[in-house]
Amino acid sequence: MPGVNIAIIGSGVVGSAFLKQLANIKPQEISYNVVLLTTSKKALVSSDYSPLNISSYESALQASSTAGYSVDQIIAFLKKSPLPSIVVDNTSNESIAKSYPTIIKNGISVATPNKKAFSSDIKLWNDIFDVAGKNGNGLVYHEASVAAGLPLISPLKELVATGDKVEKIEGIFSGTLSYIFNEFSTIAPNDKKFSDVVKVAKELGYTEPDPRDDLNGLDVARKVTILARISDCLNSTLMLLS
Ligand SMILES: NC(=O)C1=CN([C@@H]2O[C@H](COP(=O)(O)OP(=O)(O)OC[C@H]3O[C@@H](n4cnc5c(N)ncnc54)[C@H](OP(=O)(O)O)[C@@H]3O)[C@@H](O)[C@H]2O)C=CC1
Ligand SMILES: N[C@@H](CC=O)C(=O)O
Repeated sequence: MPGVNIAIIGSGVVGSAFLKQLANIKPQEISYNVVLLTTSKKALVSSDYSPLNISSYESALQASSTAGYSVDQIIAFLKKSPLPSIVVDNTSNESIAKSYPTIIKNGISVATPNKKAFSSDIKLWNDIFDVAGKNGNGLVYHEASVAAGLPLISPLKELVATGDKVEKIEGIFSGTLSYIFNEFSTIAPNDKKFSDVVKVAKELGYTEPDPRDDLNGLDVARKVTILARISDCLNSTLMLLS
């Protein structure tokens, strides 16, 4: 059966949900084998590229004595993979995002919910999409970088590719801010503490790893920038970043 070897970076809110989905995936034409899982502290690595048992990854990670893998180590490991390989970056780390062009040029695909690579300097966007899918390079997918599990980026890309012109995009762009506003929008006055509401939003998995990115509007600005760039406004630059 054809297969793909996957290296996963991050097992937090999104990473753990992804691992759960992979563990429950129904048998299909392609087998998805997790051969590496790393956090910033620890890693699980299958040195012979046989699939790791991801149903028990939490205890295995805890017991692991292997230190977290850097991007360079991941590339070196996947370059020797007998099967095509993908890095799934479930962090919000900027330096990992900056390494996507290098990962892709090494023939390794990238799939990620990390918004940083697609909403920062337009040069990084160009560096990624100029190389992705060309000359044996890897591919790049970032569907979950806007609207999480909702399919939004692929349909938008298809609309633009087939000649539609995007005039306006409207939406509620922040789960965190929606949650906070709803908590305070009670008919009777309430005396909830703002900090407590934010804490619960984090516990529920709505916030960014650093909730200040939600509260200061940066997360919304990143999502709007990504959609604007896909909508053929390629020069959209996130002014809030400076
Ligand atoms: N939460 C959501 O609903 C959504 C989130 N996203 C995006 O998904 C990404 C992940 O978010 P979330 O899961 O909430 O974040 P979490 O903070 O829950 O998890 C981050 C994970 O990444 C690991 N990590 C961080 N830095 C590194 C590093 N340098 N090397 C290896 N591992 C690292 C952390 O490991 P350790 O603990 O060891 O540092 C942790 O396992 C973000 O980019 C976010 O914007 C996108 C759509 C929806
Ligand atoms: N922090 C985000 C979740 C992912 O994009 C939000 O609050 O909507």
